[in-house]
Amino acid sequence: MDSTLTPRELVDRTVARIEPLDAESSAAAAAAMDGKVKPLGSLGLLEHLASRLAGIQRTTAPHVDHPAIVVCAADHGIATSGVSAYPQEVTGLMLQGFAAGTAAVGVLAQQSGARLLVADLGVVAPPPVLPGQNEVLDLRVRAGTGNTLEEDAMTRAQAEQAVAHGIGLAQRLADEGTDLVGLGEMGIGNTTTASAITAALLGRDPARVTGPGTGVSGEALAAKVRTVDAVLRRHGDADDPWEVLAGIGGLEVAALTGVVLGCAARRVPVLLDGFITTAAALVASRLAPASVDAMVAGHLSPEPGHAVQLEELGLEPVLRLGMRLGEGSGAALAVPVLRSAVALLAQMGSFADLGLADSTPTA
Ligand SMILES: Cc1cc2ncn([C@H]3O[C@H](COP(=O)(O)O)[C@@H](O)[C@H]3O)c2cc1C
Ligand SMILES: O=C(O)c1cccnc1
Repeated sequence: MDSTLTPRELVDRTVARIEPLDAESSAAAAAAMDGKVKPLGSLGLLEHLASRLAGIQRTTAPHVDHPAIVVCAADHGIATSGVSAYPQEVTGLMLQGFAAGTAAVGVLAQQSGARLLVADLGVVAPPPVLPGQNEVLDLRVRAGTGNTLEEDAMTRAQAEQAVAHGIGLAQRLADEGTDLVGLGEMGIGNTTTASAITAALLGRDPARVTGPGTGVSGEALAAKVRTVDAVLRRHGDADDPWEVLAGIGGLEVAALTGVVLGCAARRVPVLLDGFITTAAALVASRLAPASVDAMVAGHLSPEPGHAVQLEELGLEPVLRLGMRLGEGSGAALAVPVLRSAVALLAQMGSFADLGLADSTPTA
Protein backbone atom coordinates (compact mmCIF):
# COMPACT_ATOMS: atom_id res chain seq x y z
CA MET A 1 0.00 0.00 0.00
CA ASP A 2 1.19 3.52 -0.76
CA SER A 3 1.44 4.91 2.76
CA THR A 4 1.36 8.52 1.54
CA LEU A 5 -2.30 8.16 0.58
CA THR A 6 -5.10 9.04 2.97
CA PRO A 7 -7.58 6.19 3.53
CA ARG A 8 -10.11 7.94 1.32
CA GLU A 9 -7.57 8.45 -1.46
CA LEU A 10 -6.69 4.75 -1.29
CA VAL A 11 -10.38 3.83 -1.58
CA ASP A 12 -10.91 6.21 -4.51
CA ARG A 13 -7.83 4.94 -6.37
CA THR A 14 -8.85 1.34 -5.78
CA VAL A 15 -12.39 1.96 -7.02
CA ALA A 16 -11.01 3.69 -10.13
CA ARG A 17 -9.00 0.55 -10.97
CA ILE A 18 -11.92 -1.87 -10.92
CA GLU A 19 -12.88 -3.14 -14.36
CA PRO A 20 -15.77 -5.31 -15.47
CA LEU A 21 -15.38 -9.01 -16.21
CA ASP A 22 -13.23 -9.71 -19.27
CA ALA A 23 -15.93 -10.94 -21.65
CA GLU A 24 -13.40 -12.36 -24.11
CA SER A 25 -11.64 -14.68 -21.60
CA SER A 26 -14.98 -15.65 -20.14
CA ALA A 27 -16.48 -16.52 -23.55
CA ALA A 28 -13.34 -18.45 -24.57
CA ALA A 29 -13.53 -20.54 -21.39
CA ALA A 30 -17.26 -21.14 -21.95
CA ALA A 31 -16.56 -22.27 -25.52
CA ALA A 32 -13.78 -24.58 -24.31
CA MET A 33 -16.18 -26.05 -21.73
CA ASP A 34 -18.78 -26.62 -24.46
CA GLY A 35 -16.20 -28.62 -26.41
CA LYS A 36 -15.42 -31.03 -23.56
CA VAL A 37 -16.48 -34.68 -23.80
CA LYS A 38 -19.86 -34.35 -22.13
CA PRO A 39 -23.37 -33.40 -23.11
CA LEU A 40 -23.67 -29.62 -23.47
CA GLY A 41 -24.29 -27.91 -20.14
CA SER A 42 -24.13 -31.16 -18.19
CA LEU A 43 -21.68 -29.82 -15.59
CA GLY A 44 -24.23 -27.22 -14.60
CA LEU A 45 -23.04 -24.37 -12.42
CA LEU A 46 -19.43 -25.65 -12.61
CA GLU A 47 -19.33 -24.55 -16.25
CA HIS A 48 -20.49 -21.07 -15.35
CA LEU A 49 -17.99 -20.88 -12.47
CA ALA A 50 -15.06 -21.84 -14.71
CA SER A 51 -15.92 -19.15 -17.25
CA ARG A 52 -16.62 -16.58 -14.54
CA LEU A 53 -13.22 -17.17 -12.92
CA ALA A 54 -11.65 -16.90 -16.38
CA GLY A 55 -13.33 -13.53 -16.86
CA ILE A 56 -12.31 -12.26 -13.42
CA GLN A 57 -8.68 -13.41 -13.74
CA ARG A 58 -8.57 -12.34 -17.42
CA THR A 59 -7.16 -15.63 -18.61
CA THR A 60 -8.43 -18.71 -20.43
CA ALA A 61 -6.60 -20.79 -17.79
CA PRO A 62 -8.19 -19.72 -14.49
CA HIS A 63 -6.60 -21.14 -11.33
CA VAL A 64 -7.37 -21.77 -7.67
CA ASP A 65 -3.89 -22.70 -6.44
CA HIS A 66 -3.50 -20.33 -3.49
CA PRO A 67 -6.88 -19.68 -1.86
CA ALA A 68 -7.25 -17.75 1.41
CA ILE A 69 -10.11 -17.09 3.81
CA VAL A 70 -10.07 -13.67 5.50
CA VAL A 71 -12.07 -13.42 8.73
CA CYS A 72 -12.68 -9.86 9.95
CA ALA A 73 -13.89 -9.52 13.53
CA ALA A 74 -15.32 -6.61 15.53
CA ASP A 75 -17.91 -5.85 18.14
CA HIS A 76 -21.22 -4.05 17.76
CA GLY A 77 -22.71 -1.65 20.30
CA ILE A 78 -26.16 -2.90 19.31
CA ALA A 79 -25.27 -6.30 20.82
CA THR A 80 -26.00 -4.82 24.26
CA SER A 81 -29.64 -4.23 23.22
CA GLY A 82 -30.72 -7.87 23.36
CA VAL A 83 -30.59 -8.66 19.62
CA SER A 84 -28.44 -11.81 19.80
CA ALA A 85 -28.89 -15.17 21.51
CA TYR A 86 -25.28 -14.85 22.77
CA PRO A 87 -23.37 -12.21 24.77
CA GLN A 88 -20.79 -9.83 23.32
CA GLU A 89 -17.87 -11.59 25.07
CA VAL A 90 -18.25 -14.46 22.59
CA THR A 91 -16.63 -12.34 19.84
CA GLY A 92 -13.31 -12.21 21.73
CA LEU A 93 -13.56 -15.87 22.70
CA MET A 94 -14.07 -16.85 19.09
CA LEU A 95 -11.03 -14.79 18.10
CA GLN A 96 -9.14 -17.12 20.42
CA GLY A 97 -10.71 -20.08 18.59
CA PHE A 98 -9.60 -18.68 15.23
CA ALA A 99 -6.07 -18.20 16.55
CA ALA A 100 -5.99 -21.75 17.92
CA GLY A 101 -7.47 -23.19 14.70
CA THR A 102 -10.35 -24.83 16.59
CA ALA A 103 -13.23 -22.72 15.23
CA ALA A 104 -15.40 -24.27 12.48
CA VAL A 105 -13.84 -22.09 9.79
CA GLY A 106 -10.36 -23.23 10.86
CA VAL A 107 -11.32 -26.86 10.31
CA LEU A 108 -13.06 -26.15 7.01
CA ALA A 109 -10.29 -23.93 5.64
CA GLN A 110 -7.81 -26.69 6.40
CA GLN A 111 -10.05 -29.25 4.67
CA SER A 112 -10.20 -26.97 1.64
CA GLY A 113 -6.48 -26.26 1.53
CA ALA A 114 -7.12 -22.56 2.11
CA ARG A 115 -4.93 -20.32 4.20
CA LEU A 116 -6.79 -18.61 7.06
CA LEU A 117 -6.16 -14.99 8.03
CA VAL A 118 -7.95 -13.33 10.93
CA ALA A 119 -8.07 -9.58 11.52
CA ASP A 120 -9.29 -7.72 14.59
CA LEU A 121 -10.95 -4.48 13.47
CA GLY A 122 -12.27 -3.66 16.92
CA VAL A 123 -13.22 -6.46 19.29
CA VAL A 124 -14.07 -5.03 22.73
CA ALA A 125 -12.11 -7.66 24.65
CA PRO A 126 -9.40 -9.06 22.36
CA PRO A 127 -7.67 -12.18 23.69
CA PRO A 128 -3.94 -12.17 24.46
CA VAL A 129 -1.67 -13.39 21.65
CA LEU A 130 -0.31 -16.82 22.62
CA PRO A 131 2.90 -18.23 21.16
CA GLY A 132 2.55 -20.83 18.42
CA GLN A 133 -0.94 -19.80 17.38
CA ASN A 134 -2.27 -18.40 14.11
CA GLU A 135 -1.65 -14.69 13.92
CA VAL A 136 -4.58 -12.33 14.51
CA LEU A 137 -3.77 -9.15 12.58
CA ASP A 138 -4.20 -6.02 14.67
CA LEU A 139 -6.18 -3.63 12.46
CA ARG A 140 -8.14 -2.15 15.33
CA VAL A 141 -9.91 1.11 14.53
CA ARG A 142 -11.83 1.44 17.82
CA ALA A 143 -13.08 -0.89 20.55
CA GLY A 144 -16.44 -1.82 19.04
CA THR A 145 -19.02 0.43 17.43
CA GLY A 146 -21.43 2.78 19.16
CA ASN A 147 -24.95 1.53 19.87
CA THR A 148 -26.70 2.60 16.67
CA LEU A 149 -30.01 3.08 18.48
CA GLU A 150 -28.39 6.08 20.15
CA GLU A 151 -25.44 7.23 18.06
CA ASP A 152 -23.46 6.61 14.88
CA ALA A 153 -21.61 3.32 14.74
CA MET A 154 -18.39 5.21 13.97
CA THR A 155 -17.13 8.44 12.41
CA ARG A 156 -16.77 8.78 8.67
CA ALA A 157 -12.97 8.84 9.11
CA GLN A 158 -13.12 5.55 11.04
CA ALA A 159 -15.26 3.98 8.31
CA GLU A 160 -12.72 5.10 5.71
CA GLN A 161 -9.88 3.72 7.84
CA ALA A 162 -11.60 0.33 8.20
CA VAL A 163 -12.30 0.10 4.44
CA ALA A 164 -8.67 1.08 3.76
CA HIS A 165 -7.48 -1.67 6.11
CA GLY A 166 -9.50 -4.17 4.08
CA ILE A 167 -8.00 -2.88 0.83
CA GLY A 168 -4.51 -3.18 2.35
CA LEU A 169 -5.23 -6.77 3.33
CA ALA A 170 -6.43 -7.60 -0.19
CA GLN A 171 -3.37 -5.95 -1.72
CA ARG A 172 -1.09 -7.95 0.55
CA LEU A 173 -2.83 -11.19 -0.39
CA ALA A 174 -2.69 -10.37 -4.11
CA ASP A 175 1.03 -9.50 -3.80
CA GLU A 176 1.59 -12.90 -2.17
CA GLY A 177 -0.03 -14.68 -5.11
CA THR A 178 -3.42 -15.44 -3.57
CA ASP A 179 -5.77 -16.33 -6.41
CA LEU A 180 -9.09 -16.64 -4.54
CA VAL A 181 -10.22 -14.82 -1.39
CA GLY A 182 -13.12 -16.11 0.73
CA LEU A 183 -14.75 -13.68 3.15
CA GLY A 184 -15.59 -14.44 6.78
CA GLU A 185 -16.70 -12.45 9.81
CA MET A 186 -17.23 -12.62 13.53
CA GLY A 187 -19.07 -10.10 15.67
CA ILE A 188 -21.94 -10.79 18.04
CA GLY A 189 -24.93 -8.70 16.93
CA ASN A 190 -23.78 -8.39 13.35
CA THR A 191 -26.85 -9.98 11.77
CA THR A 192 -28.80 -6.99 13.15
CA THR A 193 -26.26 -4.64 11.56
CA ALA A 194 -26.40 -6.58 8.28
CA SER A 195 -30.22 -6.46 8.30
CA ALA A 196 -30.19 -2.68 8.75
CA ILE A 197 -27.60 -2.25 5.96
CA THR A 198 -29.62 -4.46 3.62
CA ALA A 199 -32.92 -2.74 4.41
CA ALA A 200 -31.30 0.69 3.95
CA LEU A 201 -29.50 -0.04 0.68
CA LEU A 202 -32.31 -2.03 -0.93
CA GLY A 203 -35.21 -0.03 0.51
CA ARG A 204 -36.73 -3.20 1.97
CA ASP A 205 -39.05 -3.68 4.91
CA PRO A 206 -36.90 -4.65 7.95
CA ALA A 207 -39.24 -7.59 8.64
CA ARG A 208 -38.33 -9.09 5.24
CA VAL A 209 -34.58 -9.01 5.83
CA THR A 210 -34.31 -9.72 9.57
CA GLY A 211 -33.99 -13.27 10.84
CA PRO A 212 -32.94 -15.39 13.80
CA GLY A 213 -29.15 -14.89 13.51
CA THR A 214 -27.67 -17.06 16.28
CA GLY A 215 -31.21 -18.17 17.20
CA VAL A 216 -33.59 -15.48 18.45
CA SER A 217 -37.25 -16.37 17.94
CA GLY A 218 -40.77 -15.38 18.97
CA GLU A 219 -41.04 -12.08 20.81
CA ALA A 220 -37.23 -11.67 20.78
CA LEU A 221 -37.26 -11.83 16.96
CA ALA A 222 -40.12 -9.32 16.82
CA ALA A 223 -38.07 -7.03 19.08
CA LYS A 224 -35.05 -7.50 16.77
CA VAL A 225 -37.16 -6.37 13.80
CA ARG A 226 -38.28 -3.29 15.77
CA THR A 227 -34.64 -2.57 16.62
CA VAL A 228 -33.63 -2.75 12.94
CA ASP A 229 -36.54 -0.45 12.13
CA ALA A 230 -35.42 2.07 14.78
CA VAL A 231 -31.78 1.93 13.58
CA LEU A 232 -32.99 2.57 10.03
CA ARG A 233 -35.10 5.54 11.01
CA ARG A 234 -32.05 7.06 12.67
CA HIS A 235 -29.41 6.30 10.03
CA GLY A 236 -30.93 4.94 6.83
CA ASP A 237 -29.62 7.32 4.14
CA ALA A 238 -29.76 4.70 1.43
CA ASP A 239 -28.15 6.88 -1.24
CA ASP A 240 -24.78 7.11 0.45
CA PRO A 241 -22.86 3.90 1.24
CA TRP A 242 -20.46 5.85 3.49
CA GLU A 243 -23.40 7.15 5.49
CA VAL A 244 -24.64 3.57 5.83
CA LEU A 245 -21.22 2.26 6.95
CA ALA A 246 -20.55 5.05 9.45
CA GLY A 247 -24.13 5.29 10.72
CA ILE A 248 -24.99 1.59 10.94
CA GLY A 249 -21.59 -0.14 10.98
CA GLY A 250 -19.85 -2.35 11.55
CA LEU A 251 -16.08 -2.17 11.59
CA GLU A 252 -15.68 -5.70 10.17
CA VAL A 253 -18.32 -5.01 7.51
CA ALA A 254 -16.39 -1.89 6.44
CA ALA A 255 -13.13 -3.85 6.30
CA LEU A 256 -14.78 -6.63 4.26
CA THR A 257 -16.11 -3.95 1.88
CA GLY A 258 -12.47 -2.95 1.45
CA VAL A 259 -11.37 -6.55 0.89
CA VAL A 260 -13.95 -6.84 -1.92
CA LEU A 261 -12.80 -3.59 -3.54
CA GLY A 262 -9.11 -4.47 -3.18
CA CYS A 263 -9.59 -7.94 -4.66
CA ALA A 264 -11.74 -6.64 -7.52
CA ALA A 265 -9.05 -4.06 -8.37
CA ARG A 266 -6.42 -6.83 -8.54
CA ARG A 267 -8.68 -9.32 -10.40
CA VAL A 268 -8.75 -11.74 -7.51
CA PRO A 269 -12.11 -13.57 -7.31
CA VAL A 270 -13.99 -12.93 -4.05
CA LEU A 271 -15.99 -15.77 -2.55
CA LEU A 272 -18.86 -14.47 -0.39
CA ASP A 273 -20.03 -16.35 2.68
CA GLY A 274 -23.38 -15.65 4.36
CA PHE A 275 -25.63 -12.74 5.25
CA ILE A 276 -23.02 -10.44 6.81
CA THR A 277 -20.28 -10.76 4.20
CA THR A 278 -22.93 -10.26 1.51
CA ALA A 279 -24.02 -7.03 3.25
CA ALA A 280 -20.40 -5.88 2.85
CA ALA A 281 -20.55 -6.95 -0.81
CA LEU A 282 -23.69 -4.82 -1.26
CA VAL A 283 -21.87 -1.78 0.14
CA ALA A 284 -18.95 -2.50 -2.21
CA SER A 285 -21.37 -2.75 -5.14
CA ARG A 286 -22.63 0.75 -4.33
CA LEU A 287 -19.10 2.17 -4.14
CA ALA A 288 -17.98 0.32 -7.30
CA PRO A 289 -20.74 -1.37 -9.35
CA ALA A 290 -18.17 -3.34 -11.39
CA SER A 291 -16.90 -5.02 -8.20
CA VAL A 292 -19.91 -7.37 -8.48
CA ASP A 293 -18.17 -8.97 -11.47
CA ALA A 294 -15.40 -10.21 -9.12
CA MET A 295 -17.86 -11.91 -6.75
CA VAL A 296 -18.93 -15.54 -6.44
CA ALA A 297 -21.58 -16.55 -3.86
CA GLY A 298 -20.20 -19.43 -1.79
CA HIS A 299 -23.49 -20.59 -0.31
CA LEU A 300 -27.05 -19.66 0.59
CA SER A 301 -27.81 -19.05 4.25
CA PRO A 302 -31.37 -19.59 5.53
CA GLU A 303 -31.17 -16.09 7.05
CA PRO A 304 -34.11 -14.56 5.12
CA GLY A 305 -32.27 -11.48 3.87
CA HIS A 306 -29.51 -13.48 2.22
CA ALA A 307 -31.55 -14.60 -0.80
CA VAL A 308 -32.74 -11.00 -1.18
CA GLN A 309 -29.12 -9.76 -1.24
CA LEU A 310 -27.97 -12.41 -3.71
CA GLU A 311 -30.88 -11.67 -6.02
CA GLU A 312 -29.95 -7.98 -5.98
CA LEU A 313 -26.34 -8.86 -6.84
CA GLY A 314 -27.46 -11.39 -9.48
CA LEU A 315 -25.44 -14.23 -7.90
CA GLU A 316 -26.30 -17.94 -7.80
CA PRO A 317 -24.98 -19.64 -4.64
CA VAL A 318 -22.58 -22.56 -5.12
CA LEU A 319 -23.86 -24.53 -2.09
CA ARG A 320 -27.17 -24.80 -0.23
CA LEU A 321 -26.46 -26.71 2.97
CA GLY A 322 -28.69 -24.86 5.40
CA MET A 323 -25.62 -23.44 7.13
CA ARG A 324 -26.18 -20.32 9.24
CA LEU A 325 -22.87 -19.94 11.03
CA GLY A 326 -20.88 -17.25 9.27
CA GLU A 327 -17.12 -17.08 10.03
CA GLY A 328 -16.44 -17.85 6.36
CA SER A 329 -17.58 -21.46 6.78
CA GLY A 330 -19.69 -21.49 3.59
CA ALA A 331 -16.95 -19.76 1.62
CA ALA A 332 -14.36 -22.28 2.84
CA LEU A 333 -16.59 -25.19 1.80
CA ALA A 334 -17.10 -23.74 -1.69
CA VAL A 335 -13.35 -23.50 -2.39
CA PRO A 336 -13.00 -27.15 -3.54
CA VAL A 337 -15.98 -26.69 -5.87
CA LEU A 338 -14.27 -23.74 -7.56
CA ARG A 339 -11.01 -25.67 -7.67
CA SER A 340 -12.85 -28.55 -9.38
CA ALA A 341 -14.45 -26.17 -11.90
CA VAL A 342 -11.09 -24.82 -13.07
CA ALA A 343 -9.54 -28.33 -13.03
CA LEU A 344 -12.29 -29.57 -15.37
CA LEU A 345 -11.60 -26.70 -17.74
CA ALA A 346 -7.85 -27.38 -17.65
CA GLN A 347 -7.78 -31.16 -17.72
CA MET A 348 -10.89 -32.60 -19.39
CA GLY A 349 -10.52 -33.90 -22.91
CA SER A 350 -12.55 -32.44 -25.75
CA PHE A 351 -14.54 -33.87 -28.64
CA ALA A 352 -11.85 -32.40 -30.89
CA ASP A 353 -9.25 -34.59 -29.09
CA LEU A 354 -11.37 -37.59 -30.09
CA GLY A 355 -11.44 -36.49 -33.70
CA LEU A 356 -15.03 -35.30 -33.53
CA ALA A 357 -15.38 -31.90 -35.10
CA ASP A 358 -18.13 -30.55 -32.94
CA SER A 359 -20.08 -31.17 -29.81
CA THR A 360 -23.49 -30.11 -31.10
CA PRO A 361 -26.17 -32.67 -30.26
CA THR A 362 -27.77 -34.31 -33.32
CA ALA A 363 -31.32 -33.87 -32.09
C1 LIG B 1 -20.13 -19.47 19.47
C2 LIG B 1 -20.45 -18.69 18.21
C3 LIG B 1 -19.64 -18.83 17.08
C4 LIG B 1 -19.94 -18.11 15.92
N1 LIG B 1 -19.35 -18.06 14.73
C5 LIG B 1 -20.01 -17.24 13.96
N2 LIG B 1 -21.05 -16.72 14.60
C6 LIG B 1 -22.02 -15.84 13.97
O1 LIG B 1 -22.96 -15.29 14.87
C7 LIG B 1 -22.88 -13.89 14.98
C8 LIG B 1 -24.08 -13.21 14.40
O2 LIG B 1 -25.28 -13.60 14.98
P1 LIG B 1 -26.06 -12.61 15.97
O3 LIG B 1 -26.35 -11.37 15.18
O4 LIG B 1 -27.29 -13.37 16.34
O5 LIG B 1 -25.17 -12.34 17.14
C9 LIG B 1 -21.64 -13.48 14.23
O6 LIG B 1 -20.60 -13.35 15.11
C10 LIG B 1 -21.53 -14.60 13.24
O7 LIG B 1 -20.37 -14.76 12.57
C11 LIG B 1 -21.05 -17.24 15.87
C12 LIG B 1 -21.85 -17.08 17.00
C13 LIG B 1 -21.57 -17.80 18.17
C14 LIG B 1 -22.44 -17.63 19.38
O1 LIG C 1 -25.88 -16.06 7.26
C1 LIG C 1 -24.93 -16.03 8.02
O2 LIG C 1 -23.78 -15.95 7.58
C2 LIG C 1 -25.13 -16.03 9.51
C3 LIG C 1 -26.34 -16.35 10.06
C4 LIG C 1 -26.46 -16.36 11.44
C5 LIG C 1 -25.41 -16.03 12.23
N1 LIG C 1 -24.25 -15.72 11.68
C6 LIG C 1 -24.09 -15.72 10.34
